[in-house]
Amino acid sequence: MKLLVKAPAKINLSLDVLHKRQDGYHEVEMIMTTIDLADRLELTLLEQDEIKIISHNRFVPDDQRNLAYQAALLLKERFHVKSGVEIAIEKTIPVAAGLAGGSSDAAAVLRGLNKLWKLGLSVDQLAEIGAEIGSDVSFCVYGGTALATGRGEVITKLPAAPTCWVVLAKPFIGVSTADVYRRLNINGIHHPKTKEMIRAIEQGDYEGVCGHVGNVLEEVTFSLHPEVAQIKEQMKRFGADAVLMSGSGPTVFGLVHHDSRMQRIYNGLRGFCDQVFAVRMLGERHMLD
Ligand SMILES: C[C@@](CO)(OP(=O)(O)O)[C@H](O)COP(=O)(O)OP(=O)(O)OC[C@H]1O[C@@H](n2ccc(N)nc2=O)[C@H](O)[C@@H]1O
Ligand SMILES: Nc1ncnc2c1ncn2[C@@H]1O[C@H](COP(=O)(O)OP(=O)(O)O)[C@@H](O)[C@H]1O
Repeated sequence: MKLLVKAPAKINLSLDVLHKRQDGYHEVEMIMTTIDLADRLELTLLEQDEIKIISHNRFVPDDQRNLAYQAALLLKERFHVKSGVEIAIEKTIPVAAGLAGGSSDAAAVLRGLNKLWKLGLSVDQLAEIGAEIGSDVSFCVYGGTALATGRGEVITKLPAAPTCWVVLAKPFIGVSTADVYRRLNINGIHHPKTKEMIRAIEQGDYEGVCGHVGNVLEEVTFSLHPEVAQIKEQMKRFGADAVLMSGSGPTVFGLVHHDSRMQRIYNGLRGFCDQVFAVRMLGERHMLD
């Protein structure tokens, strides 16, 4: 039996760090939303007791380091599943980009195997299991628009963010999330106004959302890779309504309302960046399955 599952990328409309915790993680407040840029996974049940990853992307591991593999293993061990699964990943989301591609693949495997293996788990249970794989996996299980707190795994649903174009530009560099958090100077943070961002989303106020984007990890990644800050400046100059780095980077996204301006920004950046996309904001949870 086979099942096709979609794994959409996320962007952080805002990302704040409150403090460093005893366990080494950082306490965060993030507003996250899914976008229409997705990996596709084909899950095929195997009689033999094996988890097999097929990926043709050279940056994606095809063994136990793959987050999709870890998701399958976790469910298999916890629920004593004796058969196996082949997971073929068609990668579209850039890797190590701040877009949670690996986390979303893991979440898609949790959702898909819950069906194929008839485990009967609720979405909340899948999100809880997802948190054992990585901080972003719980959000990816739900999708939509949400406030993520704790180390990112405590999810509070929000209404869909006002829809618009999202232009994404990723330079040809990879960023280590752990390294970016480690280098953050907690005392020098200029905190984004998370509450006002939530209010803007609740009121469907596009200008309000644009006015309150903020990411405290930007300055760390900008200092390591000044070209990321340059991309942000270029996107502003081309006329995006709001521009921000997503997660720990290096992807920079611009929010744009008008089709013609989206096209101008997209064309303008294609010459400078490794990967450029123009996609819609999804925002709603029900888009996932
Ligand atoms: C920065 C964010 C924003 O959405 O995303 P990405 O840039 O990775 O997409 C997330 O917080 C990343 O989530 P994720 O990539 O799942 O992180 P994890 O695998 O759990 O952790 C990787 C490492 O980042 C650090 N880490 C992560 C989350 C957190 N709240 N505090 C931390 O200090 C820890 O050093 C940890 O070992
Ligand atoms: N299914 C997967 N897709 C992409 N990367 C993966 C996957 N599984 C594990 N990884 C590893 O996780 C790292 C972070 O990848 P990714 O989730 O794309 O980035 P980010 O956390 O910045 O959003 C990569 O360096 C890659 O080696």
